[in-house]
Amino acid sequence: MSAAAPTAARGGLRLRGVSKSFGRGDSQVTALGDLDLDVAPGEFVAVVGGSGCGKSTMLTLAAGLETPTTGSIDAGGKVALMFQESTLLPWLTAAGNVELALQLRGVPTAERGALARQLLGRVRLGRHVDKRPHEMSGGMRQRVALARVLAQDAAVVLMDEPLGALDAMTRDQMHDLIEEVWLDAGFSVVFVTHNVREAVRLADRTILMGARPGRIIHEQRIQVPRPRAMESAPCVALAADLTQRLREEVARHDEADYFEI
Ligand SMILES: Nc1ncnc2c1ncn2[C@@H]1O[C@H](COP(=O)(O)OP(=O)(O)OP(=O)(O)O)[C@@H](O)[C@H]1O
Repeated sequence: MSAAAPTAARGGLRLRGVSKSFGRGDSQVTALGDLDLDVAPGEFVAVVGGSGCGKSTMLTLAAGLETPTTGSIDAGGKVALMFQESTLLPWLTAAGNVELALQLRGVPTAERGALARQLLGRVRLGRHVDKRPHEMSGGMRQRVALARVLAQDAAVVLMDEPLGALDAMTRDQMHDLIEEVWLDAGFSVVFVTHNVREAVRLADRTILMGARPGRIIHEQRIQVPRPRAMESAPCVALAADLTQRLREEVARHDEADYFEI
């Protein structure tokens, strides 16, 4: 774990010999094959890999939404998910969406309103609690989604391209916010992204996945002190190395496809 590890680290995730196949016979797809992954309590792991290599499948399994074909998955506490789309209920305000998560967690009615406002304050939406999703920008909606994650009081947070639809400036702001919230809350994060620089900006460790079947082919501990600037020399150098490895992996499959044809 990095020197800037959260004070009250919790969560953790362990995948052992996890494989996942979809379909049967000729149409069977082995999305993941014999994957081992350990995420320490409070650790922030970023996952990159070519399209279709099984990143989302890994998160879906880790969240317990699908069962693995083989292997075991153990999460050290409650798991919350965050996606590229905020998946807010459109008829509820920002506060209403967060209150719903609090209700599902069993927080008493009388406490929900104040707690929802407090959580929205933590993601800098204190002045927008009464806005509905259509009245908010994409970045604001993702901040509500982050507040909803906090409302779930999860120990493991799985993020699937959560910033993929945002412009570069908003994305930068979200990096700062996600880092701040994570350091404060101490949960483990598995963060899937196509943006290599983002992975290096945020993670204690980056993981590169290869395809067919999906598996971990490289990992790198990121020891650049926080807070990091994506454009700083050490971040750029680490991102360049990861990009090169990703390119080689993607090219290997393109070539395989070519010869299969
Ligand atoms: N429910 C499903 N039924 C059949 N095949 C599936 C299913 N879910 C995923 N797959 C297949 O498993 C493989 C891995 O898919 P997955 O979505 O996990 O990849 P990914 O790395 O997240 O891709 P991307 O980066 O494009 O989002 C792909 O070949 C995909 O078509």
